[in-house]
Amino acid sequence: MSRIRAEGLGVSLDGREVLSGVDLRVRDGGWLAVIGANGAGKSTLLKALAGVLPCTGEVLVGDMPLRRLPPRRRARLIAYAPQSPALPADMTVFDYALLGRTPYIPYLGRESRADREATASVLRRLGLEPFASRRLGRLSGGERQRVVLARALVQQAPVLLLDEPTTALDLGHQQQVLELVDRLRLADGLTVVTTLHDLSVAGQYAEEMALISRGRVAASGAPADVLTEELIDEHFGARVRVETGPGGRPGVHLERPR
Ligand SMILES: Nc1ncnc2c1ncn2[C@@H]1O[C@H](COP(=O)(O)OP(=O)(O)OP(=O)(O)O)[C@@H](O)[C@H]1O
Repeated sequence: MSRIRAEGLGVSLDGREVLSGVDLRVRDGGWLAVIGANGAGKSTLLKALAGVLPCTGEVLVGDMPLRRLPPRRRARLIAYAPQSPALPADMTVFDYALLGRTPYIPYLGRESRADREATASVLRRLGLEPFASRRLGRLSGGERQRVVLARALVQQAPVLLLDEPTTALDLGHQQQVLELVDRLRLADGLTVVTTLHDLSVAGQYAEEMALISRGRVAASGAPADVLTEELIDEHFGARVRVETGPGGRPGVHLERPR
């Protein structure tokens, strides 16, 4: 069964249709990478799946329409890490990550010891323990990005939506973050949807891909079906060479025009 799916999803912003007729489904425990050129509508799609943007059509989590779920219930099902959220500069890393526990903390209640332990455990797994008491305004771009991911993981929701989770990260941290997400997916059955600009990285981790072009799904399927030289030329205007790597996963290499 699909864990999350979109049916005829449409979004208009400032009177302009930014997404239209988007149908997608991600199986329980799957990983869908959403790719596409700048401005194609990837972030908008993730926001619509997270329920933070008004849209037409339907987003279903399991069999439940997202719009019918009250906010706390929704937050227990879907965790969303935006691309570059505004962070309160004076808040500590630990307190910010702890916000991920909000849907589990009773109204007017305080976080439990288990909430604090869950938060500490995620910080440890992301190598952020040494930063726990550091204020957000005093972090590098890559550290900030990992803290945003930490908050989403602390939420322990079965669906994880990550908008460009690795853009500010060095190669080692990119690998650390994506491997962690994949381990959680395999161990806990998380369902992952992520936008990724690096097509080779997307092809390494995703089980399925959706290529968005001008607000519509232009191609979808296994990485090898979507990452083709023709589709990349047509939708990114880029000349590339695609080579099949281990496990049949495609690697995308830029080719200099002659
Ligand atoms: N709040 C807004 N009001 C009006 N138009 C918007 C708004 N946010 C985004 N857009 C437009 O919607 C389109 C899709 O934007 P979106 O951020 O989803 O693209 P994207 O595929 O994530 O791009 P990128 O790769 O550059 O991050 C773009 O043309 C963008 O200019």
